[in-house]
Amino acid sequence: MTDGRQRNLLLLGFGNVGRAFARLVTEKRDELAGRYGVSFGFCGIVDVGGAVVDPAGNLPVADILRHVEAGRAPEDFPGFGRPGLSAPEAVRSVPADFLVEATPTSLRDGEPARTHVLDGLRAGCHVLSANKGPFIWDYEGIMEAARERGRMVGLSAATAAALPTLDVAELCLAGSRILSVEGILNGTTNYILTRMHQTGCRYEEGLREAQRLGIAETNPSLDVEGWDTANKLILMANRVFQAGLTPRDVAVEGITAITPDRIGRAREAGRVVKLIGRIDPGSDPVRVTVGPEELPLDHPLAAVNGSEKAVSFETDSMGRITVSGGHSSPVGAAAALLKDALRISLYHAKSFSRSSKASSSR
Ligand SMILES: NC(=O)C1=CN([C@@H]2O[C@H](COP(=O)(O)OP(=O)(O)OC[C@H]3O[C@@H](n4cnc5c(N)ncnc54)[C@H](OP(=O)(O)O)[C@@H]3O)[C@@H](O)[C@H]2O)C=CC1
Ligand SMILES: N[C@@H](CC=O)C(=O)O
Repeated sequence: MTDGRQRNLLLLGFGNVGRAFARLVTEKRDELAGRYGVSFGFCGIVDVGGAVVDPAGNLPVADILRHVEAGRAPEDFPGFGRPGLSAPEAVRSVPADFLVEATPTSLRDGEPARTHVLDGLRAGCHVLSANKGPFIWDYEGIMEAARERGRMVGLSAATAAALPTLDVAELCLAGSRILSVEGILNGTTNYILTRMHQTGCRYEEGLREAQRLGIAETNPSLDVEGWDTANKLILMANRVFQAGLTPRDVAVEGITAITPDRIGRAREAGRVVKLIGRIDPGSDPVRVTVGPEELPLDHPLAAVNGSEKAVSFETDSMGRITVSGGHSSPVGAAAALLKDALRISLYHAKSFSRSSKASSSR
């Protein structure tokens, strides 16, 4: 049961994922209201140059998307544009039910998104993040801030997005002991390796195609050097196994040294090269590794191709559970943000009574 009020979203980052999220929520607005009794509106959208703001949560998103897709900046949108309003200023001054973090992931220190997230929690927002940066560096600090204020943090979009990973580990495998996790968790590198395998092209060519699809990171070295995979595993290890890991604790090798020759030799031997991430929850401390591996063709991850991903859990009482699909895409990331927004709205409805002062009934 919800209280019938609209949930207002403050979106930070209006790139591939931010725009896909704004479009998805807007297109599904009536369907969501009908199916779940939950209605979402946008009270702010922020990028580097400024913002569009409507504290009542009724931003005309379809018009703003058309404006931006015509090559104009959101902050120049008539009536709602706020040139120069920064993300920290928006978080402090625009009341919202949800802060949605979709700015680029920083491997260096998670900033400025870490500050956005902490300030959002302090302002009473639930947080939905596609950005991994804050959580690889300060997972426990952020969760502590959320617990203190009774707020929730949705990380589906940051942990392989359309491919369910945390949901499987936390819900579907509840009561089982997870003995190991392995997966293909980065669509960009899987796309590149698949193209190299199929056409013999070099990795740079596959990367350009992945960038055209909008799935590569803003800084694509995060993908090809293995860090995007590692970051997803760090988040999973911290949430599911309370591992307390940061990027300093993991061993990471990417695919930049993989040549068409190496792919060809693997193919001739009946094997396929994949970028595999692993969590060993039984080691102390929990061990996370990422690196290219040659898999035999009957391995459960060998047939995961293109921008699709997969995660495989070995458990004590449910055997091996492998989930595959959920290809990387901005829409998939948007759908994962929406999934968390719905879940929090439905299962934590009482938490909105204090934070939705600015929300309007519809
Ligand atoms: N692309 C994908 O398929 C997926 C991406 N993700 C994650 O989602 C996040 C966004 O990715 P994506 O949309 O592809 O990236 P983009 O580079 O397409 O978009 C990033 C957006 O953030 C804005 N931005 C950058 N810095 C700031 C800031 N300090 N304050 C406000 N806005 C800022 C940029 O503005 P400007 O354009 O003006 O620079 C741009 O609008 C990343 O953290 C990524 O890891 C997660 C799942 C899938
Ligand atoms: N760059 C990532 C997308 C976000 O997580 C990928 O290629 O999977």
